[in-house]
Amino acid sequence: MSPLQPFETAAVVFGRKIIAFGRTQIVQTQPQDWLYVSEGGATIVFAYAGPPHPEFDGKVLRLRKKSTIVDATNAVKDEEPDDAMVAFQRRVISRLVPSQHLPELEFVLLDPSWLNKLAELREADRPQMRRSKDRIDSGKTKGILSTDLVGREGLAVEIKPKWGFLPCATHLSPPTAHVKTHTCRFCMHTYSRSAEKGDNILSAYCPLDLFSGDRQRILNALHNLWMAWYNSDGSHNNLKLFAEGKLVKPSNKPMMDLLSTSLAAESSDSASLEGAFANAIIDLILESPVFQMISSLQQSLDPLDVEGVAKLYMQEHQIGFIDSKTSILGSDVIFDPSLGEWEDFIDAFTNQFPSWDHSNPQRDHLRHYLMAQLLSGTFKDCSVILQPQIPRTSLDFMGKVTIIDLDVKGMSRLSKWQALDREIVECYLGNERPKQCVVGSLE
Ligand SMILES: O=P(O)(O)O[C@@H]1[C@@H](OP(=O)(O)O)[C@H](OP(=O)(O)O)[C@H](O)[C@H](OP(=O)(O)O)[C@H]1OP(=O)(O)O
Ligand SMILES: Nc1ncnc2c1ncn2[C@@H]1O[C@H](COP(=O)(O)OP(=O)(O)OP(=O)(O)O)[C@@H](O)[C@H]1O
Repeated sequence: MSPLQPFETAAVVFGRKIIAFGRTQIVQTQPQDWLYVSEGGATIVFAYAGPPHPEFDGKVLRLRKKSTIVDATNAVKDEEPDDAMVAFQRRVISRLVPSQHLPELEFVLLDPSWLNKLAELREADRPQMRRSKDRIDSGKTKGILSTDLVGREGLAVEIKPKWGFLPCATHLSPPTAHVKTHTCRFCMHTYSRSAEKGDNILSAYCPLDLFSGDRQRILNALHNLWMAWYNSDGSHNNLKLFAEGKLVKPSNKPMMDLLSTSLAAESSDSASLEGAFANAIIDLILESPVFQMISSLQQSLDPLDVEGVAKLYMQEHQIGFIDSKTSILGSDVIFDPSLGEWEDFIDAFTNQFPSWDHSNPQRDHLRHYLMAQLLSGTFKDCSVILQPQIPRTSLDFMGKVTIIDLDVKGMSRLSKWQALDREIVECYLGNERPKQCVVGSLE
């Protein structure tokens, strides 16, 4: 079942004609008016570049993808009706994140033949790695129109920062407590990916550096993000660079020249570009409240760690011993919250939740702890788009910082996260030279 049910039914289909009762329809534009921007695991994004139009100017279209590989593990990806996603941002996320750091979202009615035409036109612009796995889901009736945050001029930098804190040891099991309180989840995950899947372009990026609030450490994080981006030819998902609205690939010389112009760099060799890149965004990162906001929401919504949440679940359901390979969380019996329940949760989170004794969680608070874990997961997986002002013409305005991909996660994620946590930690315990990740001191 979907985590959120659609709350508005806007379209009635009579044959091929859609009557939309005042709703925006994508067929008001031509598929060729939309240019490929980028994509993630679940969605693909196009920017409007057609004739002036009040509904579409300055907007991107975010569409769901569907897997072309028959694989049951993909089922969790196809879970949210898009109008409900818009409502989730308006009614839940916006109570935690100020609107100046969120894109505007609204839904748009789609059309299958229009989507197939767009897919055909833009397929060649997609990375081969993504093309082999999925395509635009032309069966969807709604997509999302959102503020275009990469635009068609200048530079935009997208960072997917991931987990910005170390868990507290209280609810961790003895074998995991030491490692999880010393090495951050991202660094352990990087290690386990490399050990298990042979990912040979290791990233030295540590989110705790980026979130530290310390100039030198942030510069170090930017250096490591840049190196992973450069060495993987832009395929690592923690950093994306857009020059004049186009995604830059390090191996593409004309694009690197464009990047050099957008950065006002001295030349387009890698060292000059890296220096100009760090220079362009370091003050914006330091001055903006966004990174601090993300890490503190991630942490305050996850006071028990997935291990503590699982223990509480077992107590509440009077489950005794289970073997270490079984994921107790996220079974089908945990139903997904409705939008109303999410709103009630935010009331509780902003009022009582901080004063609960998280070292002795109460069983009747289980549902709130499960929801908090989900919402923390949203902030652990979001991305940030920075649009620095280059050259800096105003002393008051350094640029814009916006958080994207704040999608709701469903309860079925919990078992995935519990299993992944165990897998990552077990693998990391085999590392003879474990890293010591250091939490910053912004607070
Ligand atoms: O579990 P993680 O930490 O690997 O995060 C997944 C991301 O992998 P990453 O580690 O960033 O490469 C993953 O990113 P990619 O698709 O690999 O770019 C997704 O963001 C996934 O969320 P969803 O299934 O699209 O809702 C993310 O899954 P959730 O953790 O949100 O379930
Ligand atoms: N408002 C926007 N303006 C410009 N580009 C955007 C916007 N929203 C998303 N994008 C681009 O589209 C990409 C995919 O969007 P998004 O991260 O929301 O997808 P996703 O499939 O949920 O990703 P993930 O797999 O990381 O969860 C982003 O990484 C970004 O490059």
